[in-house]
Order: sequence, then structure tokens, then C-alpha cells
Amino acid sequence: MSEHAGERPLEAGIRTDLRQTMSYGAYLDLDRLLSSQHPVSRPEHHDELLFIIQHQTTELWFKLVLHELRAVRDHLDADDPARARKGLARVKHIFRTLAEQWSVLATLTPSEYAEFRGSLGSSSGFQSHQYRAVEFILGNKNAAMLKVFDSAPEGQAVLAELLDSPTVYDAFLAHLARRGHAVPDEVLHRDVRQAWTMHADLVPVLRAIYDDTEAHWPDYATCEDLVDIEDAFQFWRFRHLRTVQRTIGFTTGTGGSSGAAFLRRALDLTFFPELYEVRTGIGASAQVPPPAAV
Ligand code: HEM
Ligand SMILES: N[C@@H](CC(=O)c1ccccc1NC=O)C(=O)O
Repeated sequence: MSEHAGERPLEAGIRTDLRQTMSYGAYLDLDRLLSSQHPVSRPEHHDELLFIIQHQTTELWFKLVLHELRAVRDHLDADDPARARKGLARVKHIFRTLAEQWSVLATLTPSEYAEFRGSLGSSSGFQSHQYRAVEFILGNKNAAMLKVFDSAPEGQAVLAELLDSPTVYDAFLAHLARRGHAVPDEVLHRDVRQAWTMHADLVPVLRAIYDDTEAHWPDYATCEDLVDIEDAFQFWRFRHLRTVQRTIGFTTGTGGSSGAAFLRRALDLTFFPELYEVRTGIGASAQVPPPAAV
């Protein structure tokens, strides 16, 4: 035991001269990362750093989500569902982490936020091209959104590329067709620039998978992964809505929307309507016992 119980001696082998080798800070470009927070409130408000870091950490996670979902789409195109499912599982955990992260921002009171909200001008998360890119690659496409990024050409280019590309769901359904499922031709040859809308004749194809999970386990498991992804993404939207309501109530947004009411409508959107509809059918066929005679 060292003579100072509260001190841990440096081991002889620990590297301290990092002048000629890559250090932690150099590898992570920490100088740039940790000097990228620029509060605009004057005098600087204590809580603006929280506000900035909450957004920047979210955008870093969005960057990883896009990296993983592009790879998921490639794995499905290559008919490698095992690797696709590994990427979907990682994205699920990222969205659960993001949903939990809202608890940090919830420590910002309405009064504190009101003290620097005016400094934000018309900037808004509505102008997050990565959030929009996640919606696009999962299927909530909307070409009108690209106009928001006329002054951000790099972000706009990311969205334009994703607008023209198949979604993760498109890739999955094409994969199911190659595995012999009777995915309708109109689905396989749809205009991928359009937002996904319900294809009723896809439901029985998915129903056949859910009715015999043993025979179709990998396909069933990937369906459930996609449902997990939608649930986790919606939960993020819901906690954002609740954070908005607790900090600005029903005030109009800096981005020009009606605020909470506008955000609430996103909760009605769905990436994979058929994967939810198939459940309704399963529930309907269950033998519900008649009400007991009174
Ligand atoms: C005090 C905290 C926050 C408030 C009051 C707030 C408020 C709003 C409001 C009112 C909107 C609607 C657009 C507008 O008119 O501005 C919006 C959109 C959005 N915000 Fe926030 N927000 C907060 C935190 C965050 C954080 C931390 C993120 C993380 C990136 C974020 C991301 C977004 C996104 C992606 C949208 C677009 C959502 C959609 O299109 O449905 N917001 N926010
Ligand atoms: N739209 C928010 C402002 C806001 O939250 C915000 C401002 C700058 C950057 C990101 C933001 N987050 C979400 O919109 C509001 O109306 O208070």
C-alpha cells in the first residue's frame, strides 16, 4: 500500500513522452472538438453551453446512425441479414441513448431558457440536415425539406443523395423478394423519391412471415428490428416534444412553426406502416372468449 492511500502511483511503463507518437487528443482532434462550442448570449448565459453540447452530441450520434444505416442498406442489398441486424441493433441502442439524454436538458428551466432563447434568432433544430437525413433513409422523404438547406449546400447535397436513393425498408423488401417472398412489383419498382405510404397488399406477405416465424426466423427477426427502430425514433420525437412543452409550452418556434402542435404531428408519421398493420391482423384472428353471461 502506498503511503498516500488517496494517490495511485504512475506505473513505470506508462507513456508520458507523446511528442513522436499519436496521442489521445490528436487521435480525437480534441482541440477542434472542444473549441467548437460558441455561446452567442451576451453576457454569456451559464446554461447555453448545456444547450450547445446537447445538440452537438446529438448530431454526433446522428452521424453514426447514418453511417450504420447506410451499411445496413448495403448488407441487405448483399443478402447478408446477419450483418444488417447487427447494424440495426447498434442503431436501436443509439436512439435509446439519445432518448435518455433528454433528461440532461430537462434540467434547463423555462426561466433559464428564456434568458438566452432570444439570442438564437431563427435557428432551429428544424434545420438539422442529419435529422432529416435519418428520416429520409428510413422512409419519411419530403423533397420540400431540401429548400430549408439552400444556405447549407453540403447538408443539402446529403439530403439530395438520400432522396434519390432506396431506403432501408426498400432494401429489406427487395431482400425479402430475393428470398422468395411475394413482395408486390409496385413496391419493388416504386418511385423512391416519394415518402413511403401504406401498401396494403404487402401486409399478407408479412403476415405469412409472422404466421410461421420458425420457417422465416431471420426475416421475422429483421422485421422486429425495424419495429424497434421506429419505436425508438418515435420515443426520441416524443421526449423532444415533452422537453419543448416543459421549456416553451405552446409558444411558436424560432424556426417559424407553431411549435409543440407542429412537433406532435410528427408522432403520427410511420416508417413501416405494414409492420404495424400486420399486428392488427394477428390480433383479430385471436380467439377472444365471449363475455361471460351475467
Ligand atoms: C429547450 C430545448 C428545445 C426546444 C425548446 C426546442 C424547440 C423546437 C421547436 C419549437 C421545433 C419546431 C421547429 C421550430 O419552429 O423551431 C423544434 C424542431 C426540432 N428540434 Fe428542437 N427544441 C429543443 C431542443 C432540441 C435538441 C436538443 C435537439 C437535438 C438535435 C433538437 C432537434 C430538433 C429537430 C431535429 C427538430 C425538427 C423536428 C421535426 O421536423 O419534426 N431540438 N425544436
Ligand atoms: N426551435 C427552438 C429553438 C431551439 O431549440 C434551437 C435553437 C437553435 C438550435 C437548435 C435548437 N433546437 C431545436 O429546435 C425554440 O423555438 O425555442
